Amino acid sequence: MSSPSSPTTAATDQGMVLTLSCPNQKGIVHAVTGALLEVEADITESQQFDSPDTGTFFMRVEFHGPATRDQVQSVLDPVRERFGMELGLWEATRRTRTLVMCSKDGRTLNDLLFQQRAGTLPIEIPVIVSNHLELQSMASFYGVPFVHIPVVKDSTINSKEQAEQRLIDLVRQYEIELVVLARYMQVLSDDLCRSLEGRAINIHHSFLPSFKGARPYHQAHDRGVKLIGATAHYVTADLDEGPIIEQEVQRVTHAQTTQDLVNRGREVEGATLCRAVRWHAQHRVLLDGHRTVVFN
Ligand SMILES: Nc1nc2c(c(=O)[nH]1)N[C@@H](CN(C=O)c1ccc(C(=O)N[C@@H](CCC(=O)O)C(=O)O)cc1)CN2
Repeated sequence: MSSPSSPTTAATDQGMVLTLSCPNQKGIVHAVTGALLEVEADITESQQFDSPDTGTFFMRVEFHGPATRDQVQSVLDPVRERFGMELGLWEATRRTRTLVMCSKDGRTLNDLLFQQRAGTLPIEIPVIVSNHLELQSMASFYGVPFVHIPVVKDSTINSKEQAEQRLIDLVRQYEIELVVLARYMQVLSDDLCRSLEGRAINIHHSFLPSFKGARPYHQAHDRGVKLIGATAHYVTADLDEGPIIEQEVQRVTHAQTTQDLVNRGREVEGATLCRAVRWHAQHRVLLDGHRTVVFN
């Protein structure tokens, strides 16, 4: 039963989120809601999905009540074992500790910091990491520690390997639960992607699967597209092929230059990333193979 550390004897009256996935069969919803009824839980939101492609059943329940986390877990354990569930129990109001990575383009970083400060993103941002210095002043404006980790290709000083080790140290030091690539323009190694599986989100500035990799707006302009877009996805070793969480598109015309596309695209990149981060932090995104189930 995965869930972050928190007092297990506290009542769940501030709200809890239960997420689960298991092989689909009859009786799951009945068993889960019956167990929650045993501890007098009041269910405020419940969604479920039966994936026909993978035969997997997904469920997300929000509830509150007088029981402690331990009491809730104790009534759910038999249900988890009976159905072979992957099950998570989370505090609904707890903010996800998030490390943001950026390079030189600060638009999506600013959107994240502004929304976090405004209270519309249920995250904390204890530290920002960048391979450049351009965005240090933005971090200072928001009062967030900024760590410069340069990456020099094919070098023994500031190599990608050394940079990634420094990042891993920061993830441990700040007890990071989510890494967000906010236009971070370095490809993460396969090992790092594995260590961050399911907890690293990237914003790609195209309507994937079109135009993976670097300079997607240049690719889009060359292709003469009539739609551009942004895609927020989990990071995997396969560049820009991770499970998609959220997308948005913008109409464009033949008369617009590549820079026009860049400017139009920026309007949707930040909003798309913030929705994806919000839903992840609210435990609304579940992995269904290479796809996601989003209970938004
Ligand atoms: N392993 C992964 N790493 C990254 C992913 C990913 O999905 N898997 N997403 C990218 C973001 N990205 C597009 O959204 C992207 C960034 C950078 C590059 C790239 O070719 N970078 C060059 C260096 C460019 C520079 O120094 O300015 C490189 O790494 O050699 C492609 C796509 C983030 N990382």
